[in-house]
Amino acid sequence: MTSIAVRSVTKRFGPSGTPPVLGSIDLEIGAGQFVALLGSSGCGKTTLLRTIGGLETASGGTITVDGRSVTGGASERRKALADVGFVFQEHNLLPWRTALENVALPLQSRKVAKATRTAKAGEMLELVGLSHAADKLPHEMSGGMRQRVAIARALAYDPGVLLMDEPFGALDAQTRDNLNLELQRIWLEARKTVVFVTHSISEAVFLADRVVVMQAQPGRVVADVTIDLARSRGADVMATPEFARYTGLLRDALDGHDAPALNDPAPNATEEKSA
Ligand SMILES: Nc1ncnc2c1ncn2[C@@H]1O[C@H](COP(=O)(O)OP(=O)(O)OP(=O)(O)O)[C@@H](O)[C@H]1O
Repeated sequence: MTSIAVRSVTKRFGPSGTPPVLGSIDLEIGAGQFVALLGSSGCGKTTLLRTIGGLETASGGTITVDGRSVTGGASERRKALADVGFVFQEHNLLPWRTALENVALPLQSRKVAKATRTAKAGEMLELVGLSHAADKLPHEMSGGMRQRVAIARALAYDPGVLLMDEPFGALDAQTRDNLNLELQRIWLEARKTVVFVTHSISEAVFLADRVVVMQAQPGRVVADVTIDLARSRGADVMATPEFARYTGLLRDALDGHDAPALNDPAPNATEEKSA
């Protein structure tokens, strides 16, 4: 089942005649799929993610989430976006609220009764491994813990789709690796559709079922690669030849060489490059 359908989407920030930031983007994402958006700085990854999530308005084309139009009328759009959660690089937690209260916040805005939202927030903190930190304020937690709280908050109202914009980009390498393992575990448990923006080739290969590579001017999809590595993936997968083959293939696509055809499996990569 299709979860997100992006059809001929364009985006320009100025009046017509301004060069578009997004050319014509077509992307279909299946329910429960983990898709990484990879590309160099300024190619339009964040703009695409924000347009899917209704934070930016598309200049042309259509987007649906679970069959509901994000680009159509207000009521349909509201319903579509009710099924979307966000995690940004900046956690945006309220500094005066505890971890539990921050996670419960989206439920409070949806008028969920206090006992129910506290129970659900507790469950989500447990999912991200932070039950012990429920009463901590954001400044009492590490950067990695704060991002895990942000993930728990995004999952609190059980959205089908999670849009993540470089959620671990500001963290040190070791914390980032640990959180990638954590995120995989959470995803395997919760099975959301995830769109994950990153600059990191290895992060994309480690996490994703599919890596969509973008290039700039205008932002466009130049490669779409299925990552056929068994789950659950451990850190040791990064030392395998298959992993290296995927990273090489994606590096070539980022450099503008040998863009692989849509959903080309990696084993063809070597032949393609030498063709
Ligand atoms: N609100 C805005 N107004 C005008 N231009 C914008 C706006 N937001 C983004 N842009 C431009 O759109 C282009 C794509 O930006 P975007 O942030 O989507 O790229 P990105 O691939 O996510 O980059 P990065 O990896 O550095 O975050 C850039 O040239 C940026 O300057």
